[in-house]
Amino acid sequence: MPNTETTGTQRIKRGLMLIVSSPSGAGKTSLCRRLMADHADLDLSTSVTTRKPRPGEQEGREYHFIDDARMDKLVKEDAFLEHAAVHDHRYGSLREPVERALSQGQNVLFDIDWQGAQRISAKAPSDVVRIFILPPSMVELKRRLIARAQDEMAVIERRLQRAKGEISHWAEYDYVILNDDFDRSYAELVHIYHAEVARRSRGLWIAPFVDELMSETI
Ligand SMILES: Nc1ncnc2c1ncn2[C@@H]1O[C@H](COP(=O)(O)OP(=O)(O)OP(=O)(O)O)[C@@H](O)[C@H]1O
Ligand SMILES: Nc1nc2c(ncn2[C@@H]2O[C@H](COP(=O)(O)O)[C@@H](O)[C@H]2O)c(=O)[nH]1
Repeated sequence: MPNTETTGTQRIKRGLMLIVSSPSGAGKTSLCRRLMADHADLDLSTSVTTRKPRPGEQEGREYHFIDDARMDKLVKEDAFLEHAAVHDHRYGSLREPVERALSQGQNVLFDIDWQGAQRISAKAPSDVVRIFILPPSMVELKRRLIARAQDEMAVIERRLQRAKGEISHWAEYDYVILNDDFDRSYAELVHIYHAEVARRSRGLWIAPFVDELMSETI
């Protein structure tokens, strides 16, 4: 999965898949949106879902909104890298756009739950970086879901009931960010992203570059 960084000399890198999970309302989508806006080398994996769009959500931007029959068809066609039932609906990460983005030199960001994180990690362990976002408290989690004002109270209650189940998977992730202050949490996310992109194992350019360096006469 080559990734091209063009600052000065061309440096070919192995693309990474950045997975961000959290209980509903902890702030992963807000953090991911800002990371996407600030990084041209990062593409979002736009999931498919059977959930209805929330006010303001647009087809193809937050999700591809489909019905159960279409979801069944895509599963049959093996169109998903992973798919799972989350909060009474079905969600899936499409294989083709992810593979295309990686082959074009992009890194790919996934806003998915712990089931999706497990499945993608099992398929490509060395290309995955997993980050779990924790809320500062359950009271604050509830406050954020209510303040977001996009789901009915019954939906919010069900998501809160499931929050502890999602949180129980925190130890399966490479990094954990406590999202209390948004700007501080975002800075932490950016540091993690930059460090992971710079990992020696992703630098496909390094070995040939060092060979060339060693062959130079002084
Ligand atoms: N650090 C923060 N402090 C206060 N409010 C925050 C913080 N981070 C996010 N929020 C707000 O909390 C609400 C929930 O955030 P967001 O939609 O990003 O959560 P989420 O984890 O993606 O939830 P879901 O899984 O339901 O999509 C939003 O209204 C967002 O603006
Ligand atoms: N396993 C997957 N989980 C996904 C995917 N897309 C989103 N999600 C997760 O679902 C919940 C609910 O999202 P919401 O937008 O309805 O609030 C959240 O945890 C998402 O991260 C996916 O493709 N696969």
